[in-house]
Formats: sequence, C-alpha cells, structure tokens
Amino acid sequence: MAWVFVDGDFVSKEEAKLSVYDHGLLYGDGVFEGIRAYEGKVFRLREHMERLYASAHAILLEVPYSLEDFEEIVLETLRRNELATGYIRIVVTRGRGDLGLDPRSCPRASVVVIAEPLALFPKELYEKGIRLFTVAVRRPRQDILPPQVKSLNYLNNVYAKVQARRAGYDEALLLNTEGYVTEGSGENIFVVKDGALLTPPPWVGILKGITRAAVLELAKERGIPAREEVLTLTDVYTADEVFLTGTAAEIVPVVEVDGRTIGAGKPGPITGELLEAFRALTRTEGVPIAP
Ligand SMILES: Cc1ncc(COP(=O)(O)O)c(CNc2cccc(C(=O)O)c2)c1O
Repeated sequence: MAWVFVDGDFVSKEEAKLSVYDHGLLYGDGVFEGIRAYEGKVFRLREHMERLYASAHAILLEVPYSLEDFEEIVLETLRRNELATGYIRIVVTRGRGDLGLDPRSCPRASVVVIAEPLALFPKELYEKGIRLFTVAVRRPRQDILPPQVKSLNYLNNVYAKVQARRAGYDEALLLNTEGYVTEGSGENIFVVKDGALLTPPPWVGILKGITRAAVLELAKERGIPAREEVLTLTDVYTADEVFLTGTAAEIVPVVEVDGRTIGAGKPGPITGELLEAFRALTRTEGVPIAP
C-alpha cells in the first residue's frame, strides 16, 4: 500500500485526490520539486526545499508550513512508504478556488507529497549516451514565464519533449528567444571543451539545477576548470563532451546533437569521472530518513 500526503493527512494512493476546482489543475498555478533518496538519505533536501519556497514566493504563493516542518513531512512520507531509495514529488498548488483565474479566490494552498520507488533511467543510456534534438519551441524569457521558477507550467517542457521524441531523438535541447543554448526539457546541459566544463548562466533562461550545482562543486574539488558561459549550438556541436544533469537523470552523456557526433561519439572521460563522483556523493551525503 502506498501512502500520499495530501493537505495534512496521509491517505492511500487510491484515495489521494485534489478538487477539480484546484488552480493547479485548472491553470498550472503552483510549484513542484523532484527529490531523490539514496539508501536511507535524502540528497540535498534543504536545497530542494529552499528552491520550492523561492519558487512559491516568486508567484506570491504562501506555503502553509514552515520549511523545517515541510522537510519532516517529506521524511515521514518516505517512512510511511518504507522507502530508503526512491523519488519524492512535492506539489504545492494555489489550492481550491472558483473557476476564475484570480488567485484571491483560493484561500489556502494545496500540498501533496508523493514518494515512489524510482523508475531509473535505462542503464544503456549511461553506457551508450543519448541523442539530442534542437527543438523549435524556445525556453521563454524571464519576463514571459521565468524558467527559474519551478512552476506547474511545464507545457513548454512537455512540448519540447514531444518535438524531440517525434523527431526520433531521446531528449530535447532548447534555445532561448535570442538563439542561445539553455537546457533540456528537464535537465541542465554541460559541455567539455579543452578539459574545461562550461554550462549556461541562469540568466539565459534555465532552472538552477541542484545537480548542476553539485557537478560544479565536484569539478572544483577535482581541479577540473568549470565556469558559466553563454553557449551557442556551434559550441555544443564542436564540444569534446556533452552531458545533461538532473535529479532523475543524474549525469547522462550526450553523443550526438542534431546529427553532429560529439567528440568520439561515446561517453567522454570527464563525464564518466563526474558521474562516478556524483554517485559516490549521493551515497555519502544526505538527510537521514530514520527519525
Ligand atoms: C527545466 C529543468 N531544468 C533542469 C532540471 C534539473 O534540475 P535538478 O538538478 O534540480 O533536478 C529540471 C528538473 N528535472 C525534472 C523535473 C521534473 C520532471 C523530471 C523528469 O525527468 O520527469 C525532471 C528541470 O525541470
């Protein structure tokens, strides 16, 4: 039996429901997080919670729990599901209101915490690498729909995923409205050039990934030069290595972009080194689930 936290109660998966008048459903009005637990510890829980509260604050959404209490709810949800390793999805919507889109009709945010065994990415993706397609849809500018807010408005990301899949590729690569490289549909991007790691700066229009931040830390610790740099498609095509980062994905090598082979057409050595280091980090660092 799986248990889901819904607005203060733990209910069975079958009983876990929100109102059809919830503005998260009606308008995508809300925020969310995806977090991973590894062998009894939640990786970068505080960082994920801080991003959740920052996203909520940015859209004037009041989270009805303190950050510390919310962290305990996340840990309790894992305990109730007897999960030591798994994927946690937190959703905070504007809540139930009337059919108009004005948030003032929603007196209280709705809060959902789901904890599930993780559907791992297939092993061969990490061994063979994936192929990216630069999709027609663009990441919206900060002044249109801020990519730094991890909102429930993910149709831009879904659109990108669909366009890449229909083109026969594994994942999308999105440009911003100025034509610069931003990120994948649900992952940040890194390129390796002459031994240095480059990744787009947040202002080009990306989510500031928790995994992205961990990779930058690992690179620094290992003496691998790493910096934020605006990237063009040509920078990606001519890179020695390319990889994507994300909570679900961890670090996924990219071997082809728009028909251009990346480097030797197989996962690169720095990519492999960082994936190994990241996996070691997830085994040693994290908030214990046990009380
Ligand atoms: C647009 C975007 N960019 C980057 C990331 C990576 O951020 P983290 O390193 O903090 O996870 C994300 C988050 N990645 C994400 C979000 C929602 C679903 C899925 C999925 O793969 O089903 C992936 C994301 O949604």
